[in-house]
Amino acid sequence: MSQTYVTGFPRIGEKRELKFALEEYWAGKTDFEALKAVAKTLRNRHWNYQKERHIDFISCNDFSLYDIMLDTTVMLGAIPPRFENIDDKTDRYFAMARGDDDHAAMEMTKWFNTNYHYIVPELHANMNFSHVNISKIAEEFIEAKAQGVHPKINLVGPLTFIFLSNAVDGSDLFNLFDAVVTAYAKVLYAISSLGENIVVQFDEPLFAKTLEPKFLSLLKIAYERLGVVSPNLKIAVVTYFDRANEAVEILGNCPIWGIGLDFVYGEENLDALLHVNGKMLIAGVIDGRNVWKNNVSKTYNLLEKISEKIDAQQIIISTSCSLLHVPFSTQFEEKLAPEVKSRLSFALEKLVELEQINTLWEKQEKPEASACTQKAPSVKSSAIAYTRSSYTTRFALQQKALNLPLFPTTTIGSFPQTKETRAVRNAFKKGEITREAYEASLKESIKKCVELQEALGLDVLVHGEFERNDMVEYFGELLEGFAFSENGWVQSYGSRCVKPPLLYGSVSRKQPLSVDWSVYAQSLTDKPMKGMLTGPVTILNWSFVRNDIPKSEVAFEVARAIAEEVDELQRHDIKIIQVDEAAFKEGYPLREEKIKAYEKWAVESFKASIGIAWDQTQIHTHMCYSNFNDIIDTIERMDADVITIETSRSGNKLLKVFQKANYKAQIGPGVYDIHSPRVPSVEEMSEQIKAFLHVLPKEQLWINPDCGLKTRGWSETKAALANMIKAVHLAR
Ligand code: MET
Ligand SMILES: [Zn+2]
Repeated sequence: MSQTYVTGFPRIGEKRELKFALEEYWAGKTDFEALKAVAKTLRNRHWNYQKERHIDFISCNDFSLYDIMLDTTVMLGAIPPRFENIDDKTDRYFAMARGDDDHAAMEMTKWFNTNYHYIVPELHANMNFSHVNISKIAEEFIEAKAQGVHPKINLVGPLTFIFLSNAVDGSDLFNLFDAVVTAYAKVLYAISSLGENIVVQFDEPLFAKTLEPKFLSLLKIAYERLGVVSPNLKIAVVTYFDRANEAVEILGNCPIWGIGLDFVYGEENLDALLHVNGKMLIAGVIDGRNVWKNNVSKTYNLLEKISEKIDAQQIIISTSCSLLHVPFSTQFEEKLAPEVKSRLSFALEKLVELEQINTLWEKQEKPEASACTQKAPSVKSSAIAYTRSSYTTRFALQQKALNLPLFPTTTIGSFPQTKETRAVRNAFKKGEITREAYEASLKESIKKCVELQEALGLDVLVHGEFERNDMVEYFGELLEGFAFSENGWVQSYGSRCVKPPLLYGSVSRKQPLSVDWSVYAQSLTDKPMKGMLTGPVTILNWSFVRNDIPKSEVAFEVARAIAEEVDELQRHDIKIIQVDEAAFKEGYPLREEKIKAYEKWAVESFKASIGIAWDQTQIHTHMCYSNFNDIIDTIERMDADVITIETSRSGNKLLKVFQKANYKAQIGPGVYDIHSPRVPSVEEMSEQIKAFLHVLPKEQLWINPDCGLKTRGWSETKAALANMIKAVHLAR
């Protein structure tokens, strides 16, 4: 009898009930009891869904009111001292997550290569973890039992926890290793009194990364110890998002019950199976990260390959990772075209897929290979010529065409999106106002925005992006090949959810995407108007992308569509075009050996999107992060004329890498941080400019905010840009 396993389940609720309950509670409209009641209803419902599909291993403690890393911090008693003055536990928990009047929130960052954000633990050398606390776990465990589910208990593993933490005192966090493992041992001991025969799942996705050997030796020490805390416990260590071959060699010799591996994003794990050593293999074969229906025959073949190396009795059929990363269910989609909907599988549908493959596997009933689905004609990279001359040649031509002053000033694209802007857009989408009325209102916003930029004295203007809901969705809606779900929400952090576009088909451009707005904006001014597009890599990284053809082919289709837009813009006399690659870095693989292949298609598809630009058309790109250390050569190969980046918080420290690499093109390092409403002073920005000039030749420097201004208010935006311009005049 083979069994089924779900690594973890989404918690936000099929109608985002948790989101709304949290937001009402935060707004003071309901009390904590009301929030707890919603949370309990959701957990019960989610367990039920899994029970109905006869899942053998169902989790508890995969639920959270905000984030599992934050819950782990609380479980280990690792409350940062700066929050200790908050007595009420709930207030403290949410203050850590979101900040309050007296406390800045803890840092938040992306969980591996996903769009889920966790709260980064703040550790320091003297932490003793003496107050471990399993009350949340116990409560959920007992609740599940009452519902007839004997749940496994999910914990973030100790190595992943330490590695993802920040040392606030700059100490080496690995000095805390012993104390942390001791705390986990106490947690396990406490758990062992909850009942008989409890499976504890330790999530250790850290081991899907390329790591130094020291981590592997610590892995051994940790699980040799945690594996023997109680005979009452079955310890499973699960990894996901990529292969974890090195870890398997270690874990195979640890006194644990099971090892979880991702065979969807780490098929190389097949080579590690020799080392599983008679333990249970939690075989992640149902894709937990993407939304397309499982290819049953492919999955069956995979199980066959696994069973060549491992006794069938040892195999537990699982999701490749927690289902947290996919939306809840396709059953709420009423407007999707049948050809799209029929190809989708969200969390609930994946439970059915688990049950289905398990039944086939049990009966050893090999499914027919599915008929080869019709493939889109593939656009090879070579089909899109890159004809731009060398940077030096382009620079001279662009100088002549644009005649920009020293330290040209610009913005990243968006200007404040007020309630009114959004209200008009929504009214148009709902058919409440006519297209004419909507476009007139957009033109009004663009006009005001252009006038403001002229009054401020910026050199390169933008139209303000008032037509956009989001930088990917906007383009997706105009391109062929994309679909949009009504309810495909995925938790991004806390109560925040995103609804990624579904890139399901062959991508093409049947109409202009931005030309009208840019041309209208340009008609209002003699200053150059910057056309504003989103690049292919970012479009892919922020969508659910079809997986029946290689990602690189999809990227080239998107690139071709963007290139057509670039061409049309330049033919309409738009002399500067920015192709944003905000999510370029996010797509980097966890494994070093896979980076080259990613960089290859990412750079080539970006170049394919701009390759059509004439030499005198100046191409900008924008990236929202600052650490370019490892990727500076790759950035260089993208061959943009100007790159704007987010370095406002580090002076010139992060720019040094551009100097070291002898980077030739122009850079706009972001003189102020747009993530805060604070208006930086002229002096502050003058200091920043001076710091930049310590490392960059003056001809290379642009002056701009560090990202788009859409989340800011108008008054702070005007004040900050005015100060920025003053600082630039002083520097000139
Ligand atoms: C997240 S990067 C944003 C770039 C976009 N052009 C904007 O200004 O909003
Ligand atoms: Zn940005």
